[in-house]
Amino acid sequence: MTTAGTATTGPPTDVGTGITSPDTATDTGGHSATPTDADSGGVTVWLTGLPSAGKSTLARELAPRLRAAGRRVEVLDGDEIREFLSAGLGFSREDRHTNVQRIGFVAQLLASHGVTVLVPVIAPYAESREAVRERHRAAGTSYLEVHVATPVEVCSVRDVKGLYAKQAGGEITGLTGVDDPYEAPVDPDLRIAAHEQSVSESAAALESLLRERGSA
Ligand SMILES: Nc1ncnc2c1ncn2[C@@H]1O[C@H](COP(=O)(O)OS(=O)(=O)O)[C@@H](OP(=O)(O)O)[C@H]1O
Ligand SMILES: Nc1ncnc2c1ncn2[C@@H]1O[C@H](COP(=O)(O)OP(=O)(O)O)[C@@H](O)[C@H]1O
Repeated sequence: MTTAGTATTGPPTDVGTGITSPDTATDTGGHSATPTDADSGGVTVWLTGLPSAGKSTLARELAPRLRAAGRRVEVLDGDEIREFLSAGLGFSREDRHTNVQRIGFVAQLLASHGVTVLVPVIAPYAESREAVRERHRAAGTSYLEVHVATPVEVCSVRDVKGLYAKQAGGEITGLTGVDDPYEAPVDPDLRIAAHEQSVSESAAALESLLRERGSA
């Protein structure tokens, strides 16, 4: 197992599942390096995690770094996708699954043409994420699952969009990680304790994994 980054506190605990993640700020999982789309060099990097975990921030930090290294990069951000490709979908289990499958479809297409596709989307259900991984595997397209593992206690203080406050105030229900499920990845390709290191350190860890897998 490869590790990267720095940890300043003890092991983070994945919210809502009781699963304890490794004791470093970043931890690569046991998935084999299978860049079978080697000709194109494309890859999908799915950044899963709670609202305000830092998924979009990490994608925005990483994208220009990869472009500077000569990669073609697209970011499929959850909010934008929900405005267009997934307009009309809500946050039921079924709608979230549909949303994630649509994004997985587009990501795989782009990655199969050599694009590095960064996907900062919650994707709370393991089954949905597995289906996306399987789509990539079947097509021979590289895929990495990255868990942005900021705990709910930190996310709810950040509360970028005020959703945690709204849930606490009874204005909304079904908020991921609070009163809606978040099934944390058991064996992601990389787990980033984004609350224990800087954005730049998180991006560097991910960039180094991509390089290791031949995708950066
Ligand atoms: N109920 C509820 N639960 C979770 N998230 C909510 C909810 N309502 C709105 N939002 C906001 O929707 C943003 C996009 O969600 P996603 O498409 O990433 O979610 S999902 O994968 O389909 O579950 C997501 O963006 P991020 O905060 O960037 O993760 C949320 O801010
Ligand atoms: N180490 C860190 N990594 C990522 N984001 C951080 C970090 N420290 C603070 N933040 C802040 O946390 C917030 C995360 O928001 P965002 O990236 O939109 O989360 P998400 O896309 O997961 O909902 C941003 O305001 C970001 O500046």
